[in-house]
Amino acid sequence: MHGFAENKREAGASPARSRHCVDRSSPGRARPSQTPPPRAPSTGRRNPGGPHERPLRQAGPLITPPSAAAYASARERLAALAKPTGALGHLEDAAAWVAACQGVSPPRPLDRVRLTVLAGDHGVSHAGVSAYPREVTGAMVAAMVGGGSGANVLARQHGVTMQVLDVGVDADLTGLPAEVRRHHVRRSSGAIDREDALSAAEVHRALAVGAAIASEEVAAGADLLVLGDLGIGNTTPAAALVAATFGVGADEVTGRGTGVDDAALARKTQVVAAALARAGDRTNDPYERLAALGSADLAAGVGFLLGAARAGVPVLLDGIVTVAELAVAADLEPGVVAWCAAGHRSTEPAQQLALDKLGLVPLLDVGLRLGEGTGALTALPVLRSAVLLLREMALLADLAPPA
Ligand SMILES: O=C(O)c1ccc[n+]([C@@H]2O[C@H](COP(=O)([O-])O)[C@@H](O)[C@H]2O)c1
Ligand SMILES: Cc1cc2nc[nH]c2cc1C
Repeated sequence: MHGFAENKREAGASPARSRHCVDRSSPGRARPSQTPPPRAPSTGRRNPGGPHERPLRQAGPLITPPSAAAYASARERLAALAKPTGALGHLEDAAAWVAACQGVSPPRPLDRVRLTVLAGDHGVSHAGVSAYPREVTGAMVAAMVGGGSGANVLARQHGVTMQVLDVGVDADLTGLPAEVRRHHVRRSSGAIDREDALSAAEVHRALAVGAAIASEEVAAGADLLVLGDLGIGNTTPAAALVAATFGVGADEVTGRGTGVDDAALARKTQVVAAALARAGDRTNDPYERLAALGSADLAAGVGFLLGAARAGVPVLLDGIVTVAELAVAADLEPGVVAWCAAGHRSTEPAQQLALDKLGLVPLLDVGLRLGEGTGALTALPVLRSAVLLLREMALLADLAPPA
């Protein structure tokens, strides 16, 4: 049931008359049920533990899987709709995923959708790894507050409530509304090829900040959360985190980000390789991985995903940064993956690799590489359509013969 990858499950299912299913094992929330839910994918990492306090992991698994009963009921209804078996393709997987997350089939429409963009700067942006200067990050935060970013346009179009938060921006943003800065952790993060991105305490603070943001979003009322990112240089730590999580080399994960030329791509690959070499075996531990290779905004993204999954609210992912965050979150709590779906396939190789490893199939592949949540928002109408089709299509068995 992770993402939309589970469409093979229905092969050969008979188009039986579909029933309405509400999984009542917990009011309003998905719970485990008689059908064992599919196992969350393994990232193949060890979690050896370490010296730090581990508030987000110590209590054991806190994430309840989406409802297997609602999932099975949605699959049964999809098979019974007035269409050839499987004719809705990945929309069937998407609709069944939403049903499982809501614990009800057919699921409610995705009316209340909220986007959070986590912004931060990165020490490596001084190393020539981006096509744009660091100053763009703060300027784009201001543009988002003013409503002029790509994400603002799509959020308005699709009726999505949106916020941008400065988690680690290296700019004076005191001219912006205080709420934008209320979750600030630090100004920029360390240059990962030469130093740690974060201290151990900052990792835990950023994880807690992300979880608190998710709690706020859930409390505001959300059928679906969308996570986005903003920050010059952030594709470098994201690539490093993916490489360290899945044990692959810098050349397999490093991409052109904002559009760097061949020389900068070679430099960026070297930066990722140097960061991985510097961090060494420490990266076996996800907390140490975030400290060595991450950033305040990326760690907050990890905390956000864990917080949403613990609250039983599904998340639509965006590009390389949010998928890298999920890769690390899955090492902390594997059950988080089942609450996430991939909005689109980014041009970044690290995102594609991580999606494959996590077993997620993106809804769209349209060459987007903007971040900000724009890939997820572009995919949102497709996800909403999937839900409406499951809710409103007639059943094959109910079709009346022509008069
Ligand atoms: O979402 C993606 O997959 C994506 C791919 C390339 C670039 N970006 C955005 O571009 C910025 C990072 O690119 P770079 O080259 O500065 O590392 C950051 O603001 C991201 O949101 C985003
Ligand atoms: C202008 C600009 C806008 C962005 N939005 C997200 N990443 C970005 C990077 C740049 C350079």
